[in-house]
Amino acid sequence: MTATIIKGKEVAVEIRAALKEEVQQLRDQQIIPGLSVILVGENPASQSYVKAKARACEEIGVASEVLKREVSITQEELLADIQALNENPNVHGILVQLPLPKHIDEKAVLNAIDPKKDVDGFHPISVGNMVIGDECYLPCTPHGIIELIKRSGETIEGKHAVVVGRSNIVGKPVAMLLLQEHATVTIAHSRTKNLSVLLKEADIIVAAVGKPRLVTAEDVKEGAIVIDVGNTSENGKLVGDVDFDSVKEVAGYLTPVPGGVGPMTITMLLKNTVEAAKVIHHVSK
Ligand SMILES: NC(=O)C1=CN([C@@H]2O[C@H](COP(=O)(O)OP(=O)(O)OC[C@H]3O[C@@H](n4cnc5c(N)ncnc54)[C@H](OP(=O)(O)O)[C@@H]3O)[C@@H](O)[C@H]2O)C=CC1
Ligand SMILES: Nc1nc(=O)c2c([nH]1)NC[C@@H]1CN(c3ccc(C(=O)N[C@@H](CCC(=O)O)C(=O)O)cc3)C=[N+]21
Repeated sequence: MTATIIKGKEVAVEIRAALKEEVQQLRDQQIIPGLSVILVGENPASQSYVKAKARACEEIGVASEVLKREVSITQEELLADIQALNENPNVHGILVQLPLPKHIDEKAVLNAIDPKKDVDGFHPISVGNMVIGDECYLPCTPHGIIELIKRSGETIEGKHAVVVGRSNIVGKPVAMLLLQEHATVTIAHSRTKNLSVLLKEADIIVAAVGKPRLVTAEDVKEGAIVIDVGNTSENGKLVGDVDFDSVKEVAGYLTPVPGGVGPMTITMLLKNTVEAAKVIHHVSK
């Protein structure tokens, strides 16, 4: 059996086309959705993500700005930047690119973002609402992953999902969303024993680690849905956590890297930003 490749990029193009129309309707009402991204330092991967986000905004008519800050910025200065964006009526979404330099307390920074503008879904209030299933901005990568699985046509309900990775930005929240979709969820991490045994039982595998070829064909049950979140640069090539060539021979569905989860992450960010503009301006759904 050869896996059906879930082309995240194509799904992203479709969703972005619909968002573009929505933005046009808002613009007709003199509302221009606006996203501000704060980028601290010169991490090349972060620079490239931020560039991709700005390009995507432009494509659909969302106004975006990138506030570039020196790596030496103090926490107080960064908090002041966030405060200004919280108060700026033209800004509907705020994203602080992670990771931040070590001298800055990430929690304090995420806490400072107005939850109404928290389009990343990383504020503790957003996270809490997500966990109890209340309305909130969902974190972009996990939300994109759920959309991709749903669009494969397979149901999530009752399936055993194994999530590898427990970060606050991917592993933990995607596990929570899968649970809300009625999957039976196992979360694995660096201290997990017998990962291969767990993986082999999974109907859905989400690999969010950052270790190329962590998941191989021997780990995967025939017909499983395999979502590869990894984005690692290896010898100048972008690779995921899944050994694509071998796994595609056993999996039922498989996302590629690049062109799988990544483009959906940015698309969900656009979706949240458009939504934030509507909520802030009281535009009915
Ligand atoms: N496509 C996209 O849109 C996005 C892609 N990414 C990519 O996804 C990957 C993960 O990102 P992120 O969650 O931020 O990464 P983190 O480094 O924050 O987390 C990695 C997780 O993997 C676990 N882990 C490490 N080694 C192993 C192992 N050998 N077996 C099982 N688990 C292990 C860690 O466990 P422990 O907690 O015990 O340390 C940790 O929970 C990266 O490649 C990143 O570039 C990230 C965000 C978005
Ligand atoms: N506050 C914050 N929010 C984030 O959402 C956030 C963050 N910080 N820090 C870093 C991670 C990583 N991340 C990615 C987004 C898009 C791709 C993406 O589009 N990847 C493309 C390839 C891009 C390329 O070719 O370089 C793909 O997989 O097809 C990858 C990774 C968001 N993150």
